[in-house]
Amino acid sequence: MAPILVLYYSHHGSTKKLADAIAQGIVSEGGEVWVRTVKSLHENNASGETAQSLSAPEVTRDELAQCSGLALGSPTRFGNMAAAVKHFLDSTSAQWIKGDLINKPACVFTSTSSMHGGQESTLLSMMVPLLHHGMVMCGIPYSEPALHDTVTGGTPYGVTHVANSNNTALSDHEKALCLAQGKRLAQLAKALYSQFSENNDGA
Ligand SMILES: Cc1cc2nc3c(=O)[nH]c(=O)nc-3n(C[C@H](O)[C@H](O)[C@H](O)COP(=O)(O)O)c2cc1C
Repeated sequence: MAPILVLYYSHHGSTKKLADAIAQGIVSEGGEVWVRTVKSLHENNASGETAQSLSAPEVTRDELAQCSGLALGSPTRFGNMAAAVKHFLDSTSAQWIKGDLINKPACVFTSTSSMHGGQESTLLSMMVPLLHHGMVMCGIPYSEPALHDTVTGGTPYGVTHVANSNNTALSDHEKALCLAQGKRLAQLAKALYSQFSENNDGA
């Protein structure tokens, strides 16, 4: 079974924190992981700011096609995903035509600066293209105690972080939900691979 792809864009590093914690959850479940980024659209930004996402390698088409599951992350931008993530998704027609992602599990995650700044709308909008790809969306069930207890990020639609204006660290509840999301994605990837993969030999 191929690794699970944790794919994100992060300008200031908060979405990257979620990506790294989800990857930890996948690995703790025995899954292999590719942590990758999409191309930044701000390479020539006159401000000279560095996109934090560039600390991970840029994803290749082959990795997207071959992955056994996908965690897709973006900062919230006006209640929606960042243009770099949408730009990447808009370039995946070849994988859609071939059906490379059909019956593979996916989850979505986001970071905002404010508590009610559009986390759910961002997550829901990120799910739509993945449903077109035939992916099986997976959120977080309320059997996770942190989903009840969090006073910062964390939604049943996917993990989130409230970074405030100073890129705060993940709260303990946000971290716990990232680990739970990663584990669940890895469990579903194994189950769906065993059920649907053409190459599955039953092992
Ligand atoms: C153009 C732009 C739009 C934004 N829109 C929102 C928003 O709608 N709601 C919100 O809470 N934060 C918004 N933010 C703040 C970012 O979502 C927040 O700083 C996030 O944690 C950045 O993630 P990153 O560190 O991974 O880049 C926006 C930031 C930018 C630059």
